[in-house]
Amino acid sequence: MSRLATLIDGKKLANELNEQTKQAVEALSAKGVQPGLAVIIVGEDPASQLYVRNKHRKAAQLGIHSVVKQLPADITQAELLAVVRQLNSDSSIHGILVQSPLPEPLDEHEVTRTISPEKDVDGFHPLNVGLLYTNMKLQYPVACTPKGIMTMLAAYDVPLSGKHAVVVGRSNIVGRPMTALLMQADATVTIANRHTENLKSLTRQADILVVATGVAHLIKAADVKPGATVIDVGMDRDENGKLTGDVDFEAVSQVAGKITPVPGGVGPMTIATLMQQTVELAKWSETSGS
Ligand SMILES: Nc1nc2c(c(=O)[nH]1)N[C@@H](CN(C=O)c1ccc(C(=O)N[C@@H](CCC(=O)O)C(=O)O)cc1)CN2
Repeated sequence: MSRLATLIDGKKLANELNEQTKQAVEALSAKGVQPGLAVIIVGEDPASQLYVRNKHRKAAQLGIHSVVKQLPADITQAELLAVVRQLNSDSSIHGILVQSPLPEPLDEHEVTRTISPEKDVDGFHPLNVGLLYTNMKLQYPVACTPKGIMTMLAAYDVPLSGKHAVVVGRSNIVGRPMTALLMQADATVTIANRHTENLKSLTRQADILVVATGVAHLIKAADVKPGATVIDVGMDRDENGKLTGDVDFEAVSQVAGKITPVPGGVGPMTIATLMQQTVELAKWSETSGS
């Protein structure tokens, strides 16, 4: 069956954004500043290892100084915090992130709070989350997946003001910051999760539907309003081990107006936005004189 919906091509948009970031890196380097990114990964989770490798490779391609701190799964909380503090005081590093999830029993929240807010390239520090939620007209980092989704919506001329956006998922990485960004764009936002009663009656009302639940193919064609824009943040495996999303792409493509694929949708934009934000943090550190 041929697709009716327009494909929101995250790979293509990510390539365009990366090209802009490369030029911004060159402009900064001409002023004697090379943006620096440090990624901390604890343990050997294969998916996390892949994402971190991709971040490191992309940063190097764009001319960003990139450091990966691979730490053992049995590292103590105190040792991990010491690595973060060392990076906080390293002037060659402008952005620090800790790959999520951390192995048990490490306390991810404490680690996030220990990253200097000026270097918090993931935008997860409570100070930056507070700035986002209070809609401060200041420069601050924002979680890369929702920020990348906003870039995608703008690139495909998706109207937001006055529209009903439904966000399914309330994680700190996607759902909560996504809600704040959509509110800033004057959308009417409903935030739900996989336990929400009558979930499908809500998703059917959405002009913009963002799904980040980790439940493969949760959203079917009947759960989507005809013509809606559907953003799939899922990174799931089907019964054959193939990467798939939270949305039944083939079926929903017959109903939606615009739709992101998995892979090749939100994922590449997350990494491109991380690179963009690393360069922004380097620029801001110059203007703030720190
Ligand atoms: N500290 C953070 N941890 C995590 C984040 C984050 O933003 N910050 N997000 C996710 C993982 N993630 C980035 O870290 C991420 C996941 C997936 C992709 C991606 O490009 N996916 C590809 C497919 C890759 C594959 O073949 O498996 C795609 O969608 O095309 C990028 C980044 C959780 N942790």
